[in-house]
Amino acid sequence: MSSFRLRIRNARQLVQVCANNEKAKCGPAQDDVAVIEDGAVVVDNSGRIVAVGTTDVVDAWVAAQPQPVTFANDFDATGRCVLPGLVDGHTHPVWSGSRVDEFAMKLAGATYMEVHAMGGGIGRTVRCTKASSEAELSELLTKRLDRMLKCGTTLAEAKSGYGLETETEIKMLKVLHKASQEHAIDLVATYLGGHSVPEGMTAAEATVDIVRNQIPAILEAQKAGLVNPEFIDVFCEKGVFEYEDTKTILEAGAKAGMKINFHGDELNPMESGKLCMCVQAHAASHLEMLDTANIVAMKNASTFAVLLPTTMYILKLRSPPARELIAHGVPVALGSDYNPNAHCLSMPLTMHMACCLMGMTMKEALVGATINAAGSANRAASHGSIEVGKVGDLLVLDAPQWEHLIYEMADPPIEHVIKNGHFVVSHNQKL
Ligand SMILES: N=CN[C@@H](CCC(=O)O)C(=O)O
Ligand SMILES: [Zn+2]
Repeated sequence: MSSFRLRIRNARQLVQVCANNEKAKCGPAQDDVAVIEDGAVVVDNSGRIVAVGTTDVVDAWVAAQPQPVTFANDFDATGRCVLPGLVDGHTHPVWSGSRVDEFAMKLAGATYMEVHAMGGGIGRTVRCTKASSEAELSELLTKRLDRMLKCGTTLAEAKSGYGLETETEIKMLKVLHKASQEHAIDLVATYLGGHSVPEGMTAAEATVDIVRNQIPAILEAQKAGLVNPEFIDVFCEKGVFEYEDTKTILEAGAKAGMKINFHGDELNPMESGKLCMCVQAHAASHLEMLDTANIVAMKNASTFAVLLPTTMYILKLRSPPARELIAHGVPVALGSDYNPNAHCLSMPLTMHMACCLMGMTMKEALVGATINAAGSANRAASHGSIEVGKVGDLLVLDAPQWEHLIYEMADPPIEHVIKNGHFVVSHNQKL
């Protein structure tokens, strides 16, 4: 007898996104998603996809198994759509305190940097986060991850960055490491000690502290199995860490074995494309102010662009050049940028905003929130599409075509969220 964890049959549309193991979709391919009409999929007991195709093809695969077959869960998706679990390419989910009053200040006309200069912004969240215990931060994080999961996210990149000194940065990375082992959502941790210049320090002094103290201490904690940051990040911005300091920090992180994924060109042009080339960045986020020369440089550096529509919306920034990035063949990923400034955990809403505010098509947005976001977090081999060998992370949509996931913006018709073949969220209970 062969037993499998899950079979889904008769899906009106099964949206694979990729059908040829692409590690990213760029240029015209970003506007193309693989869809199987009347689709089916089988997930084995290790949580991996072992068969996908039309229902007929998967039925034949089942019939060809040498032993009689059983399924712990055999789901009939008639009239429904099945998609890959969503991937959030950029989040800041570990923090305490509240900045709801700053939203009112911004509505009244204050800019992001003005709020920061008045003692709010990142500095305020740093003060609260330092004062919180690991247990408090874990509890807050778990609630946020639960909400993300309900919105369909099954993999998220997740940053530290509200410590800005060794002890609190390690505390945040520990909280992320624990959640990555305990929560259903898969996390890829990023060390962001260079998120802001700590009170009482210059950027140059903070750069020295990161390179000489924070990174070596994080490496020690990593060797002890307490933390596992795979990426290093810096907020490269005028008045924060500028080009040279950013480069110094990123290079030190790379030397310590971390891949590079930095915040660039959000409020001012910072030559982020040139920096991507220089440090061989894996990904760069925001990019609202990026010009053509820097787009070409990003393409030449094979760097993922991670665009964050919620932030441009809240801060009323100009749109990053999504169309030009795609036209130049840069793989565009999307992130919710969940943080106390942009309080959005939802990738369906993020995709909707990418379409309406950045001029992306729904297919480009879905690719941005699946395979390209997985690629930006170095998880394209395991996440971001429904293909044999990948994790059985799936969404079941109670809708006749997949585009309803984006079209229905704030309340998309996600009926089930499936992680590694297990049903982890079901929205179909009667009220
Ligand atoms: N721009 C820098 N960092 C975050 C905001 C963090 C905060 O305001 O707490 C971002 O990506 O939007
Ligand atoms: Zn960010």
